[in-house]
Amino acid sequence: MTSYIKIPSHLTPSDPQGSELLARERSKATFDVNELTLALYGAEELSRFKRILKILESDPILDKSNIYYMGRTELFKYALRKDKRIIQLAATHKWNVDEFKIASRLVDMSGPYSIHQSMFLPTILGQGTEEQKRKFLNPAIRHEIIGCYAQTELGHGSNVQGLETTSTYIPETDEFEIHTPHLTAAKWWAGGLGRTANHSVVMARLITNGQDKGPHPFIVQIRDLTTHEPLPGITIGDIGPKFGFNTTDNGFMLFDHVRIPRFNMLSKFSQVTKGTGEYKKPPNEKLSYGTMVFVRSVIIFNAGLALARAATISVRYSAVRRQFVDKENPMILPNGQVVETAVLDYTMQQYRLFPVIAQAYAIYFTGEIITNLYKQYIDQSSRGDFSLLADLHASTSGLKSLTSGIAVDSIEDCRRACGGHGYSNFSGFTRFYQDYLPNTTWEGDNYILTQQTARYLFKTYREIIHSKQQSEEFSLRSNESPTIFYMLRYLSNPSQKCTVISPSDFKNPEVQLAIYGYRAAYLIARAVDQIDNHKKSWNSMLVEINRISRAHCQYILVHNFILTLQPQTSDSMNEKRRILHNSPSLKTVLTSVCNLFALHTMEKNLSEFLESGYLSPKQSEMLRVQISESLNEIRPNAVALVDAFYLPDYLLNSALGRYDGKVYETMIEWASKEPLNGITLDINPYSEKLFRNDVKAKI
Ligand SMILES: CCCCC/C=C\C/C=C\C/C=C\CCC(=O)SCCNC(=O)CCNC(=O)[C@H](O)C(C)(C)COP(=O)(O)OP(=O)(O)OC[C@H]1O[C@@H](n2cnc3c(N)ncnc32)[C@H](O)[C@@H]1OP(=O)(O)O
Ligand SMILES: Cc1cc2nc3c(=O)[nH]c(=O)nc-3n(C[C@H](O)[C@H](O)[C@H](O)COP(=O)(O)OP(=O)(O)OC[C@H]3O[C@@H](n4cnc5c(N)ncnc54)[C@H](O)[C@@H]3O)c2cc1C
Repeated sequence: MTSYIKIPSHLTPSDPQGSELLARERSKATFDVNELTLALYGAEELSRFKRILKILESDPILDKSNIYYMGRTELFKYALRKDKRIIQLAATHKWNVDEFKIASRLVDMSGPYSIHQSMFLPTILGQGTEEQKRKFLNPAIRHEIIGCYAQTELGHGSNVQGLETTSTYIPETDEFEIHTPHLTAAKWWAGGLGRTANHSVVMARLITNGQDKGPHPFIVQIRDLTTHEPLPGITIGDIGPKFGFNTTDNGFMLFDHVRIPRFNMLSKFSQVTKGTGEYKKPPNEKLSYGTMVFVRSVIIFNAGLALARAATISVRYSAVRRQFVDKENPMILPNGQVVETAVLDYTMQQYRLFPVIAQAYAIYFTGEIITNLYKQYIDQSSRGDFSLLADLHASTSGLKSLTSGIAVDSIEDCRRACGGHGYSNFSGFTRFYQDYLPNTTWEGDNYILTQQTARYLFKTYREIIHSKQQSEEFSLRSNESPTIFYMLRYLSNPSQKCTVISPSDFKNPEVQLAIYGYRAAYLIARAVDQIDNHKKSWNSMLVEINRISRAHCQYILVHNFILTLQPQTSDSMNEKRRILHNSPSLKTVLTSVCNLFALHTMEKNLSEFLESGYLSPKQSEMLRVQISESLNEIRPNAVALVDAFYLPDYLLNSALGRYDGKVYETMIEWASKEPLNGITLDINPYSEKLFRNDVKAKI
């Protein structure tokens, strides 16, 4: 990478150096960072991660040093080149799907092939018959065909039932005819569609024998495999510049009576019979929405990673950044010199940043649990058992909404906590934040999805209150279902009160769960009463409904964190949990983190805990005292806790969050490479020339 300005090499940052400050922080940790990293990744995944990182870091095509200076077209070309490179490396090194995912995560840039991997392949895998997999999945895995997922339309996204594109069965030729009846039916937003994909999953209304059977997935070839031009009857383009995600070519597409073979309707769950056009219903109406459930589960896990990344940059930088001298507690070097205080030592900074560390851990653990639940569902559904689907859909909907919302807010909080430098691209926040943002919208707008969760909760609550005779059955189910557990507990005494009498009582996990459970059940009971007995409309309840989903999902996050830290029978413990449970120091530090997550989240939503009368104003004061205590507990471990995420500099690409703390050296070095510095302007306002030269002599 070219430098345009020569920076005097004798200058170094004033003492103490960033590396020294981070080393001091690391020496204060009360636990072994490597051990926590192992407990998060597991030995096998960690060694794969390191092996793949080494390959990527040394590959010139995947070098990231230039990307902060690129415009959209240049960035897009870079993204296409790196997508191709990862596929080539995967072939060379024989990476499996998990290794491919690790590489994509580390390279960290959405690209023209991203949706091929994240949605096209999973849709065929989940919805295709064995024959269809042979025809489409195998070549797609080999990248002989590249696909996208075209569901959303110009006029409809959230309302899948409202999609307008039609796929009409033509018995005479045994084909479907895909058609765009109105402008609002134009497919819009599909990633990779704009310039790249030659195939698409198209969600279209299945019409057979004059009957509309609602949206179903079809595989449509959209571009010629030789010329790469759109096929006859299909109009395609890129939708233009976006808020972020500009390294992916999101596209639009119009169909003019395009014919595809009947075979191309993904038919694992529902089918149309040759000739008669008879429709065979799926065993569950919503199985064609399966890809969304899968991607929502991935979004939950990814939210934890995004939070870990934001926390890593801002916590490390806050340990290096120094402002003012805290006169009551000055920072003194070993040589006795008083220096400015690291901003991490200001309690306000701790209150802003440590909860983000806690959110990252909380969501990481729930992400793992949801991933396992999804695997369990896939396993059971392969045997025709879809009983987990409703629960999985409700939890993934609410948790996708809550966790991606937390991540977006916290990335921005972390960016701001880096002061002015947080606004520079060199912070590593700009594209990271912009590209993360659509997680709150895609795969279901976050407000829409909470309705799905609340609906499920209301149903469960109604079942409990209307089936008193079955209370024994529910008691049994409450051992497995935390939702039923908190509802039954509430119903056993709706006017119960919180038992906290001193701040440290808030550290008791039983107390935390009782508080969260009561608040969720209280809100649900009140809403069900409003709807069932006071005939309130669904629309009039939407604000409450959003609150309820959030309350329930916060309960789930706290519950799962506590569960992760509780001793489990050794046979049910996997390797990662075993590491955690065999280390008292890890358990101690993670317990502080868990407490901070539970209590800080409670404080942020305090009005809901108070209005039920379960928590008193006096107790809320104690809560604040305990939060302050938790922040103090975490302070010596703050840097070590983010180090344990093991997010390499290659991924962070941040001058502020570097592992070695060389913030200032990197800022000035990267600034010297700004291409604008290579241009001498012609500033005479009456001259038409803009530059005196194109590029200054390179240094
Ligand atoms: C390999 C690496 C992977 C990496 C992936 C990583 C990150 C992400 C990467 C990529 C993402 C990139 C791009 C994004 C792509 C997209 O955005 S694709 C488009 C996504 N679109 C949506 O998500 C649309 C959102 N809308 C909906 O899902 C539905 O319209 C709705 C809001 C759920 C409402 O549906 P509707 O059919 O009207 O149903 P209704 O509310 O009436 O409910 C009827 C019953 O059906 C149940 N249900 C609804 N959805 C599902 C589902 N998905 N699964 C199971 N069940 C479902 C619902 O609960 C109702 O049940 P009842 O028992 O009747 O109560
Ligand atoms: C970067 C990006 C990539 C994408 N990639 C793809 C892709 O590859 N394939 C694909 O098919 N789609 C893709 N999408 C589309 C995405 O899935 C939709 O934008 C998303 O589902 C939201 O739908 P919408 O745009 O119709 O929003 P709308 O539903 O129009 O939402 C507008 C507003 O109305 C509110 N609202 C709507 N209905 C209700 C209601 N019933 N109750 C209360 N409030 C309501 C919403 O909360 C929101 O605030 C992508 C989107 C983005 C931003």
